[in-house]
Formats: sequence, structure tokens, C-alpha cells
Amino acid sequence: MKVSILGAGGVAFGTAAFLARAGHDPMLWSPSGKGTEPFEAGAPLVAQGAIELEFLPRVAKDCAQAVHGAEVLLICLPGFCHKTTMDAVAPHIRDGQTVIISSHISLGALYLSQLLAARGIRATIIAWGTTLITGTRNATCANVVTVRGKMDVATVPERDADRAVELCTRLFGDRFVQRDGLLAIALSNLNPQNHLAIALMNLTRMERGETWGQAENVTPAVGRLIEALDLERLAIAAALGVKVKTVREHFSLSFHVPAAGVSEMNQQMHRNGNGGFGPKTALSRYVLEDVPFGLVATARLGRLVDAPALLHEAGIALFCAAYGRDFSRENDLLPALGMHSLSLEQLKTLAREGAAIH
Ligand SMILES: NC(=O)C1=CN([C@@H]2O[C@H](COP(=O)(O)OP(=O)(O)OC[C@H]3O[C@@H](n4cnc5c(N)ncnc54)[C@H](OP(=O)(O)O)[C@@H]3O)[C@@H](O)[C@H]2O)C=CC1
Ligand SMILES: CC(C)(CO)C(=O)C(=O)O
Repeated sequence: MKVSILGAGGVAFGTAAFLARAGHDPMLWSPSGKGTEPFEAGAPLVAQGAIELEFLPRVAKDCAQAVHGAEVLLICLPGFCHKTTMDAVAPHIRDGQTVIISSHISLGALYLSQLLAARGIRATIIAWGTTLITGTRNATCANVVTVRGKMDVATVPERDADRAVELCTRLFGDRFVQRDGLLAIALSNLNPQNHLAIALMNLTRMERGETWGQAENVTPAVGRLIEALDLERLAIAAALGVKVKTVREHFSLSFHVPAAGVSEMNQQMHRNGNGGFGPKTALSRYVLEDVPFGLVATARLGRLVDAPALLHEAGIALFCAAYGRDFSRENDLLPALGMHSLSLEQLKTLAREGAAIH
């Protein structure tokens, strides 16, 4: 199947390799064009680690070509460029196309639904709670750390869910767990809470540009903070009446370690050689993406359902103070969606049905 991947980072390259290995036909689009230049010049993409493959990916010269040439679009970009990417692709999307957001953040699926409804387009929007693979990009190489065993998924509109799981399974194998709609997926991206604890507790290492093991430094104190943050997320899910996986399930299913406490599982990942490295800069997406687009969205949902996420809110305040900037104003998706003026019932309806086409 022809799949256009919007993005040219670690997740985009690793997912392209997964698709190519499975016999599909991925095309890559880099927003600036820089990420795909070597492929246009004939270099192969080389995947190493959990996927070993060398292949020549197709490259889209612009986002219109990426959309026109594909049955399925897959957004593999940090949340801080989701709005501009959605604004760029939405005018080209046709009836019946499918857009997958990996990983979904800040109710972006609802913003895209509004853009498409305004054009009278009926497309299926699939939101994944996280990415298929984890890893990094190095020039034309994808270093794939893991291919996740299970993936949470929901669609906008919700009535397309069975068809969407079938499509995802055809492309990516039998690993999809259908969740209770988009609001469950909005609470299924665990990066923001995990990265809050990891980045906050290791901020000086990041600021100094040190090389440090990530899982190795999920010490008992960091693990306890992650588990406390998890309780807040689970309380919001319970107030919404949706089921989401726990952070322990997340680590066990993503990194293939036996279920245990968060710190213990991270120490096991480290021993397995899968612990990865933490950010070497304070200007990492762990903060620049996950605070404004992740923590702010979770905190907003918490207030909406009367289950305030006080540790998440404290995390936002601490990062704002440490960085001397107001991260809560850096989220461009929630204001564009009109989140401030939506009641809980309106949000639930929008998540279930998508934006109305008039
Ligand atoms: N890597 C991982 O293991 C995991 C990643 N995720 C999530 O997946 C998503 C993608 O992650 P990953 O691939 O690692 O990210 P990368 O940082 O590697 O993404 C690089 C891509 O983002 C584009 N980009 C960066 N900044 C901008 C900007 N300001 N405007 C437009 N485009 C920009 C780059 O564009 P260009 O091509 O023009 O340079 C490039 O295509 C993120 O949301 C991340 O949080 C979630 C779990 C695991
Ligand atoms: C490293 C990893 C897999 C865990 O924090 C991740 O989620 C990321 O890079 O965004």
C-alpha cells in the first residue's frame, strides 16, 4: 500500500523501514526538504537495531505530492509542528483518505477534523497513543530501539474504528488495541508525564550537554514521580469513563520487559542494552513539545472533569520558571480548536462524531 510519511526524523525513518520490510511502499516528506535530500541524491535509508534493512525510499518534493500519491498519510512529527503540518496538508486531502497521527498529542485529531469539515471532506483520522517504533535518526540511518508489541488506537469519527483497526493491522501487523475513543487516546501518550520526571530530575545534565543514560537514571525517586503522575492521568481517565493502560503496562509492552515497578523496569531495559540516552540539550522536545502540548493538554482535561492534575500543573510551572518562558502559551492547537469555550459534553461529541460538515 502507498503510505506517505510526513516527517523525516527517527520515527519517520524507522516506520518507513518497517513498512518497506512488510512489502509496502513508503514515501517520505521532510518539511524543510533537508531531511530527505540524501535520498533524492540516491543514498539508501539504512535501518539498524530492531529492524535491519537497506532500501531506497520515495521522496515527496512537497506536501501536495505526499498527499496525492498516497492512500494513507502518517504524521510522524513533533507536536509543535502538527498545526502547521495539518494546515499544509488539509487543502490536498481527498474524500476517503486516511490520516494517522503518530503519536497523537493535544487533541490534534479534532483540529484536523475541523479543517477537513470546513472543506466538506470525509476522511478517517486515526490517532495512535504512541509511535510504532522508538529510535533516533543519524543522517540517512534509522537506529530502531524497539518495535512496540501493542498500540492504542481510536478514530475520529468513532464509527470508523473497526475499519481503521483493520487498515492499521494490514499495514503494521496485529498489535492494535481499540480504545474508548479519542479522549482515551488523548490520555495514552505517556511521553509528557514520563519526560516531565526524566527531564526535570536531569535538567542540569541536559543544560550542560552531558551524555547520560536515560533508563539507567530512572532511579527509584524518578520512578516514584512517574508513578505518581500516572495516578493523576488515570484519575482523569476514570472521570471521563474511559480505560487507558497504566505506565507499568506501557513500559512492559513497549520495551519487552517483565511488568514491575517503573524504576525496576527501566533498570532492566538498561541491562538489556535498551535504555537509550537522555537529551543532550535543554532545548529538547522532552520539554519544548511535551510541556506545552502534553502536560498543558492533560492539565486542561483534568480541570474540565474536576480531577485536577496538580503534579502536572506543578511541572508546567517549574519548567516555565526554569526556562523563563510561558509554555502554556506555546500550544497553538488547543486555541485553534476553541478548547477554552468547549464544554465537556461538546468535547465528547466532537471526539465521537468529528466536526460537522454543513
Ligand atoms: N523517537 C522516539 O523514539 C519517539 C518519538 N515520539 C514522538 O514521535 C514524534 C516524532 O519523533 P522523532 O522522529 O524522534 O522526532 P525528530 O525530532 O527526529 O523529528 C524530526 C522531524 O521534525 C521536523 N521538525 C522539527 N522541528 C520542526 C519545526 N519547527 N517545523 C517543522 N518541522 C520540524 C524535522 O523537519 P526537517 O525534515 O525539515 O528537518 C524532521 O522531519 C514526536 O512527537 C515524538 O515525541 C514518541 C515516542 C518515541
Ligand atoms: C526515548 C523514548 C522511547 C522514551 O522516553 C521516547 O519516548 C522518546 O524518545 O520520545
